[in-house]
Amino acid sequence: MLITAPAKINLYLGVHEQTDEEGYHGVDTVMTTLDIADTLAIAPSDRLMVKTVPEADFPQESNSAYKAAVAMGEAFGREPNFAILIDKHIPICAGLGGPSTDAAATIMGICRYWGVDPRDERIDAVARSIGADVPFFLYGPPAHLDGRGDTMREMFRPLTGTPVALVKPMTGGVSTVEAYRRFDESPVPAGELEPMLDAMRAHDEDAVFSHVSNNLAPVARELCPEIGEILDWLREQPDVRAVNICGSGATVFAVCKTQMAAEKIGIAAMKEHGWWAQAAKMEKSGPFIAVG
Ligand SMILES: C[C@](O)(CO)[C@H](O)COP(=O)(O)OP(=O)(O)OC[C@H]1O[C@@H](n2ccc(N)nc2=O)[C@H](O)[C@@H]1O
Ligand SMILES: Nc1ncnc2c1ncn2[C@@H]1O[C@H](COP(=O)(O)OP(=O)(O)OP(=O)(O)O)[C@@H](O)[C@H]1O
Repeated sequence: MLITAPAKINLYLGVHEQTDEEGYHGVDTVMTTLDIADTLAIAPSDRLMVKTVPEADFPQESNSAYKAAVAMGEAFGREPNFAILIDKHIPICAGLGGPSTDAAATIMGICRYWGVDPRDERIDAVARSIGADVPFFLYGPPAHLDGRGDTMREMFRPLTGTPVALVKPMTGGVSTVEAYRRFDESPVPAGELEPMLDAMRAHDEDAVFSHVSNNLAPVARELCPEIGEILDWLREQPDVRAVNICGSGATVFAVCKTQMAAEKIGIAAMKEHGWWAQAAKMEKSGPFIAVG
């Protein structure tokens, strides 16, 4: 089985100062998927094994896909004996949700093999146990989530095809754990949520892109000053409708008027600054089974 596992961007991220008993922050977020994606090949095997291309510098047991398979096994009382090969295209520590979409894709694949309905309530619990972003990927379309950022509130009509330029420092990234820790030291108030929700409900693109907001952005800039340079540079580029940080960084996204503008920005970011860059488009869904 081959599964396409897309990245995400946060059109809105509002982190609240309050934390729950496990230290997780209250979060409101509006996310959409992109057409940049990892690919997972999943096949039955004599034991659980996860490999990535390029090869990961951490043990397979730490891989979100491995953890998702183990959690599925525990939830359904079965041996999750699958060989999972992940072709990585989504950069890590990038705020693009790579580990989370791989986990969601793994859950979907195992559901298909075991004949489990992905809407089974145990699936939502498995997804949340792996990470706050995982439930979003299981649902798919652009959505507003609250709680830890893991509770679905409302789904919206997709902004499919909208061009986006992604730019990040070539090396280094921002660890999500570190970003939230730093936020606690110097919290920033969240931007206004309601205008973004109204704009998404109305499918009013201009209004959506004028309310793009992320109150982890100051923390990400502080942890990685190059992010600030990228933000400032992207804001000066032609045909850009909105610029902000993906999740906790280190990727910065620019919503563009045309695909050509996104491509040109990507090329200039690589050639003139040596940054990692890629042109992408907004997608309509989360991970999907491409073959199998
Ligand atoms: C930054 C975002 O990507 C925005 O969508 C998410 O909030 C993070 O989602 P994620 O990577 O799936 O996060 P998890 O793997 O669940 O959590 C990583 C760490 O981030 C912090 N964390 C995460 C989510 C949240 N609502 N509050 C938190 O404080 C916790 O320290 C947690 O240990
Ligand atoms: N399937 C996976 N792909 C990539 N990294 C993984 C995977 N599973 C676990 N990891 C670990 O997760 C780390 C990155 O976690 P982090 O949450 O900071 O990343 P991220 O790419 O910014 O994702 P998110 O946008 O969900 O926060 C990697 O350094 C790696 O150790």
